[in-house]
Amino acid sequence: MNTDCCPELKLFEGFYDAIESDRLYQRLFEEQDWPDNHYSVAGRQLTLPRLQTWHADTGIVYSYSDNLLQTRDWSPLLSSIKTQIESYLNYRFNSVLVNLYRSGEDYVGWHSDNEPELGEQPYIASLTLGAARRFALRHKKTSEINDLVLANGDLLVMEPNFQHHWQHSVPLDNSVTGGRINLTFRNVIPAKNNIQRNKRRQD
Ligand SMILES: O=C(O)CCC(=O)C(=O)O
Ligand SMILES: [Fe+2]
Repeated sequence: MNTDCCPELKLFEGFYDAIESDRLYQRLFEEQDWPDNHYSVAGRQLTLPRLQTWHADTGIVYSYSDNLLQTRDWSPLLSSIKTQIESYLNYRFNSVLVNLYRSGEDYVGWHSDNEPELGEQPYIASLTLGAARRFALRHKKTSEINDLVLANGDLLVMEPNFQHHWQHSVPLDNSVTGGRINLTFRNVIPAKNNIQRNKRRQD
């Protein structure tokens, strides 16, 4: 798949082979305690067009997840996927956002993963399991559109400058009937008060 548009994107196709990817999809689909996708934020009702869970190390606070999601522990399965990706990329993550697109009718709209807690240089690893979906990119200045297909077992790395220059989305696609699980591993920088709180706890 072509990532020529964006040197800040690295695609490792078939990071997991088809058999392993299917197995991981099935296990995650069954094991994750998927929440409802209806939320109330600042008194407004919101329906997320996908299901989502957020898992992080103790003490990690993320405004997006804080508003929308409860922070969950790492399951043994999520931990083992994290460890494999970490050793491959030689990078440590402390959190993962898990998205379940139940069919092509589920999607994520245009956004950048640039919340302040990810720091100036967010490095994000995104694993696709299940149905292949289009991953669309829109340049922030020129509005140029590009896309790639993310298929079962593909690992996409978004290097830091990608979030500065591009927005991304997984568009609605009625031709897709299968489900897809996407895991975006992130490194949230602990807030100052969290560090202090953790320090105190160790005293
Ligand atoms: O599902 C994907 O490939 C992307 C998900 C995403 O952009 C996100 O969770 O921030
Ligand atoms: Fe994203």
